[in-house]
Amino acid sequence: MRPARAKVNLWLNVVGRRADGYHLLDSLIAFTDLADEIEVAPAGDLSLEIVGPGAAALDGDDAADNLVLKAARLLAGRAGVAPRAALRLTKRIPVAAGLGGGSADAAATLRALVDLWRIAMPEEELFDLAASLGADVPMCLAGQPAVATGIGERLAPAPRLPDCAILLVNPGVALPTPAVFRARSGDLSAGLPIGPGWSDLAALAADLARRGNDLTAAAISLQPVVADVLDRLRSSDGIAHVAMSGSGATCFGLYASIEAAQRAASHLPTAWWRHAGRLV
Ligand SMILES: C[C@@](CO)(OP(=O)(O)O)[C@H](O)COP(=O)(O)OP(=O)(O)OC[C@H]1O[C@@H](n2ccc(N)nc2=O)[C@H](O)[C@@H]1O
Ligand SMILES: Nc1ncnc2c1ncn2[C@@H]1O[C@H](COP(=O)(O)OP(=O)(O)O)[C@@H](O)[C@H]1O
Repeated sequence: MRPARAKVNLWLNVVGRRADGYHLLDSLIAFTDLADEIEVAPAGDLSLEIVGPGAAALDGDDAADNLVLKAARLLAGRAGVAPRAALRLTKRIPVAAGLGGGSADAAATLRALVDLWRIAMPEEELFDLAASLGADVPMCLAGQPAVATGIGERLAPAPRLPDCAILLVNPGVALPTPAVFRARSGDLSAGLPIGPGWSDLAALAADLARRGNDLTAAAISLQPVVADVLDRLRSSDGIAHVAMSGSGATCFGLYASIEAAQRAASHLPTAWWRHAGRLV
């Protein structure tokens, strides 16, 4: 079993535009203890079973479009092996939520199948393959806190993050990434230089507050409930920082302790999905 961890964009600045329309980003990525699971077993052909609390959210999708199967087919093609494996995805990360769940699943599938099929592929080639599956897949393959630039695929190790608890909250609305980028307006950010690191949670929170998430206004214009989520988190006891992750609609609060995050979670509307946990 391989965990496919949800990412959060602790900050996300849009700093430019590429000729093909993709946006150039500057984003601090961290991973959380919220994870899907990928299991692989030998089989005569390629199949995918999806189970778990988030499985229903993928019901309407064509299974062949699932990033897990796309990753498997792409890897087999590149390595010249027959795409034979029984894949099982336990889905817990909310879908189209700014937590990179599909990308995490694709990255975990690549790692699992490299082992199952005994493929000897240089890391660099595996990262190229990941980038062709989606802008977020290489960061999930790396799985470490990173500052992402380019369209999200250029990764530099992040300074060590201070210990903290995180509360993830999703109001139950899906926000497709392309729609949010299309709805973005306003100036590009300059992208601030990265300092030597953060001595504690207060220092991290002050830096995050200066940078923010440049997709927030666009997400709120499409799903106004995102503003309510941010307001509720902002008024919770012990809150150090509040922002939206990625293109939304999941927002997060940072707290000094898991107890504070759990207490804040207990005061939210029951209809909202939430997860109190840790950055890993
Ligand atoms: C915004 C971010 C921030 O981490 O995360 P999510 O909110 O999706 O989790 C990512 O850049 C999403 O990465 P990912 O979801 O892999 O994107 P892709 O599948 O490659 O692209 C989906 C679409 O988003 C837009 N897109 C994506 C990345 C980027 N840097 N600029 C863009 O303009 C493009 O319209 C593209 O067609
Ligand atoms: N394994 C997967 N898990 C989630 N979504 C997937 C998966 N495979 C394909 N998708 C498609 O990718 C889209 C983006 O999903 P996801 O990665 O969860 O969100 P985000 O890009 O906001 O982080 C979904 O709308 C879904 O149709």
